[in-house]
Amino acid sequence: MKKYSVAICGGGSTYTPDMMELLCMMQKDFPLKKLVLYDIDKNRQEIVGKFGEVMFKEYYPELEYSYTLDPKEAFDGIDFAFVQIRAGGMDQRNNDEKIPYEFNCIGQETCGPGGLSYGVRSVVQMIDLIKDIRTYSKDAWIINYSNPAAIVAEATKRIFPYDKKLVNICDMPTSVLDAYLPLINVKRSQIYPKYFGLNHLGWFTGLYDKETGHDYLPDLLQYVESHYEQIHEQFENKIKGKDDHWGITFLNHLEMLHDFPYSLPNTYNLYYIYPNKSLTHYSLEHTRYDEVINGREKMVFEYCKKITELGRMKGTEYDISSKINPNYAVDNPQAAATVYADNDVHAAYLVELVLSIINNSNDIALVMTKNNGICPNLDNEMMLEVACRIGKEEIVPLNYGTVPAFEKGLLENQFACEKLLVDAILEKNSLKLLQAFTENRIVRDAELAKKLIQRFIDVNGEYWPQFK
Ligand SMILES: NC(=O)c1ccc[n+]([C@@H]2O[C@H](COP(=O)([O-])OP(=O)(O)OC[C@H]3O[C@@H](n4cnc5c(N)ncnc54)[C@H](O)[C@@H]3O)[C@@H](O)[C@H]2O)c1
Ligand SMILES: O=P(O)(O)OC[C@H]1O[C@H](O[C@H]2[C@H](O)[C@@H](O)[C@@H](O)O[C@@H]2CO)[C@H](O)[C@@H](O)[C@@H]1O
Ligand SMILES: [Mn+2]
Repeated sequence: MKKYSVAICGGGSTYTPDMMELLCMMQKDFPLKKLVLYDIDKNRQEIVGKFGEVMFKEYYPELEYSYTLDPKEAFDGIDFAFVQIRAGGMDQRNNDEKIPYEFNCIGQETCGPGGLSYGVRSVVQMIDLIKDIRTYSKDAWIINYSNPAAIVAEATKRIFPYDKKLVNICDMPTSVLDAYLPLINVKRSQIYPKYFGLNHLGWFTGLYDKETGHDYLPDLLQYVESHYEQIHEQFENKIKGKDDHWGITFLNHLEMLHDFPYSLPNTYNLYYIYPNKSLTHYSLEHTRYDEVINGREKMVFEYCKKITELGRMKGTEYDISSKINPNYAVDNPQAAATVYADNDVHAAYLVELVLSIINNSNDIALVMTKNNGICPNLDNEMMLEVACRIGKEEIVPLNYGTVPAFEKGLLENQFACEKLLVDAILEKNSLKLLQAFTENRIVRDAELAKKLIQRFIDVNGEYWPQFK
């Protein structure tokens, strides 16, 4: 079987250790010749890089493993680039989330004004990164997680329109399925989805059994409705006394599903449909940034440093020998190392796509692709998150059909915002920047938009182009 060469961009990402452990477990299903981490922050990447040296020496000694800041060293002769960079790092995420709260507006990583600020930085850096990868590996698959994925997808559609092996993905829909399918005893590996939307604003409208074609979605919606109080209490008890971002999110999601019980929404829809409730989830003093920097980031880096200090994993509580199995079960997200329990779906979803590519199994998965009539009553230029067949040489979308007025209205508004932002970035056009912020359903007001833009210009410095 061919051995593949992989680069992980954002080697210092908190998701990279999980991804490396999963690649370690997958060595028979997805054998690697070379794995290289690439980052722009030497110290940050070194924490993860050194962990990888310990792990691969024990479980994957034949793997050519390294970490680097040099694009040529990272991207020369690769088959895959897994991209998970955070343009501007967590410091800028803090600004993205806190500055809107100065004006009593929702501050969020990828949605609303925070997402627009992040989007400007990401578009600039992702275009440069993809050009670097393509300089050294013309034919590698580039699978991007970097956010805000909707805005990155809109930009890469324009700059790399013919790049068939450049795909933007998101793990949120998978997480929604992992939260709800167990309620009706259905495994994610049993079904393929029908879904439509932009990234972080979408809806499941079908969950089809791969063998029988049965649609489980009506069963699920009916079950949730008939057991609503019980499930609500279950979700409530799970978060009692805890600062559980995702627990609170899924409780609010359940209430949104109860209000609109005809499809299964993405959790991010909450920011656009319940802005007042979403606003009070955080404050100027405390946003998701504070939880991540003191939670996942702290936990993951402590894990890496601990193993580096131990110099081994075998025979310790960190031993993953039992998980290195020849038959990776897509339905076993726990197969991903539980470096940080919440992360398991992130690595698992990416690997599921990779398996479909290398085996040309044309599995159906959600990725972002140009509309072009998939949803005939939505703008053809939209980068829709829809079900596609994932093949060795290209990704082929399934047709969807027309979408209802309520969802169409939300999507066309959000698309206008994201399109105008990418226009603004590529043209350095300050009027289009103002239009993008004002168009956004969470900002809405031009006076507020002007204040937000000025504050983001101040804090982003050279991360943002000079808008004229
Ligand atoms: N699409 C999804 O559903 C999804 C899911 C999870 C995370 N993400 C995204 O994945 C990214 C990583 O998340 P995280 O929390 O681990 O971030 P993180 O801040 O922990 O790590 C990001 C890494 O990227 C590096 N980096 C920044 N700019 C870079 C550049 N231009 N080139 C190379 N490296 C660069 C940083 O130095 C850092 O080491 C973020 O964009 C996050 O929003 C997306
Ligand atoms: O606030 P964060 O940094 O913990 O997570 C933001 C991301 O949330 C979604 O992804 C995953 C998340 O990465 C994972 O840790 C877990 O919490 O479940 C989430 C849903 O799978 C979202 O899809 C990403 O775009 C966000 O960046
Ligand atoms: Mn996402």
